[in-house]
Amino acid sequence: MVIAAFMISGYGILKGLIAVLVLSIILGFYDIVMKPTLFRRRFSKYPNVYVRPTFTFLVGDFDKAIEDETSNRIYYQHIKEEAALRNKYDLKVDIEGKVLTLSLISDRAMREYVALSPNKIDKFRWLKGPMKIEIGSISVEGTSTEILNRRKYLSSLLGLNAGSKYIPQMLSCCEEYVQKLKTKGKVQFMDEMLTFAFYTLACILFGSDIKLLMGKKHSFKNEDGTIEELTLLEYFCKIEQAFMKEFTNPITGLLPIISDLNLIDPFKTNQRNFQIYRKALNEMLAQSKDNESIWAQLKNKDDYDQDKIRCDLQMYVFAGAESISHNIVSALYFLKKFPDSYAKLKKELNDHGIHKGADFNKVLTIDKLDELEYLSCVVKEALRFDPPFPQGYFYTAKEDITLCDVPIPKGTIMKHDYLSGSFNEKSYLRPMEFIPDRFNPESEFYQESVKSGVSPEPYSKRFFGMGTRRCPGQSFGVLQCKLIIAYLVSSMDYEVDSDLLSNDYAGFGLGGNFTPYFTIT
Ligand code: HEM
Repeated sequence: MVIAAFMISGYGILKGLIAVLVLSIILGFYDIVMKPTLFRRRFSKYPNVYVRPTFTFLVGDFDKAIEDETSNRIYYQHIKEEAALRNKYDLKVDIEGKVLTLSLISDRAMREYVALSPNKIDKFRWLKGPMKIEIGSISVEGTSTEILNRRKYLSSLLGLNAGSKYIPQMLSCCEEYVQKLKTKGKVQFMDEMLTFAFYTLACILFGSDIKLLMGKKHSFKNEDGTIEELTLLEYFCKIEQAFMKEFTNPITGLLPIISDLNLIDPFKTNQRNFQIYRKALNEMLAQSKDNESIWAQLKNKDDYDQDKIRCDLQMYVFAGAESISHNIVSALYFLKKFPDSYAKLKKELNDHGIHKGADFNKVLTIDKLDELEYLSCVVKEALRFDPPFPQGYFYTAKEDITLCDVPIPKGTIMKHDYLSGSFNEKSYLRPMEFIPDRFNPESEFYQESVKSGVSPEPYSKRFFGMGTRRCPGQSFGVLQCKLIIAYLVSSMDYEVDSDLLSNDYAGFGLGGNFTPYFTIT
């Protein structure tokens, strides 16, 4: 009897397993084959939507990025090179793994997006890769009055005027850090700039009196299961890299539920580390007594919940450090690759009394920075040529809409393509060259561009995003980049590894895998 019952129930389980397997195959086939095919077909009928002629299931549009990386080029080199083709279109179908998106390519698409945002197109709340670090903060939430107020506070405290009061503090961090770099000699410059940017921003946002706490050690679990004790600066760098890797982990694109729920490693371990990192930041905030910090100024706002402020500050330090460090590395790299630009910047700095041994608190004030026209052009050209964020956050259509005469159903995921705008030949003369003077209306190159009928339309300058949710840290970010680049170029000498310098396809935007070694003296 028992054996018979067991066999019957065993048979039932087997039948159940077969049914689950068949269902999974059908769903998998629908997800991996049918959905992308239908998505491509839906949009390929519009002449202004670019749909690649060939398509490999699962890999989708990642193939070009993989080709770039395997030939030692930055993964978005193909987008720069395809810009002439892309700019004949307004939108592009982009399929990454199982994720179906429409990229907004043209200036017209960006302009129409701005008009439709945020009522009809808004942020898509998708906690993928580094966005998991931003959980609870404004950057991942849809637009509401509350979110707009939280953005407004940041802009008011770190706008150009309010933010400039932190210049002496930033200079003191620069001084400390450059001394350290000089003793190290050869350094992995991206990691150095990331930790430096984190350090500087954390002092401004959380309070300058928390410097000592940043040296406290916390347990970090590596991918292989080993545990290391790391200072918060080291922790930040590691956690950032781990979450960036999640972004390109095939499971994130193919089985999002596993990565969303952090069911297996590396997602599980990353969450464990993230909780420890978050706790450490909260401890620092609890001990900060600096009344000038952004935390001190925000925590008295009645309409701003303390937990939300903490999440926002943690996100600002992350978003800010990521973006400015990438811009600084790009600028310093391209200055060495194009020695005429380096010489021109050195001369401008020298002419303004900014050189080794100068009293930087006197020569690098906000007014003096404003006079440095060429420095400003270098920052802008580095942002154009090698943007820290080659593409933006994900957005979605909140209802059926029409963009550039193309009907787009509710729920379609969209993203902004910043690179196509930067390499558009109608906006930039000789776009594949690094020419800071293109941003200086008094320069010969600018005049030549105008004579050739080439001038950037506002929507092609999109390195900070566009519309209601554009970057609220833009003025402060630019101020930091200008100040730090001026300080580094004038107070230290550096050489870039020759292999990297001779590579014509290197880049340092987020997600890239170049490791820039610089020798500092
Ligand atoms: C060179 C420096 C920077 C660049 C290139 C940059 C670029 C960007 C871009 C492209 C976006 C996405 C915009 C969109 O979706 O339309 C963004 C969003 C954001 N950035 Fe920046 N950023 C920089 C510096 C900073 C700094 C220093 C901070 C803060 C201290 C900051 C805070 C933010 C925040 C909070 C968002 C999300 C805004 C929202 O969702 O409403 N950024 N940034």
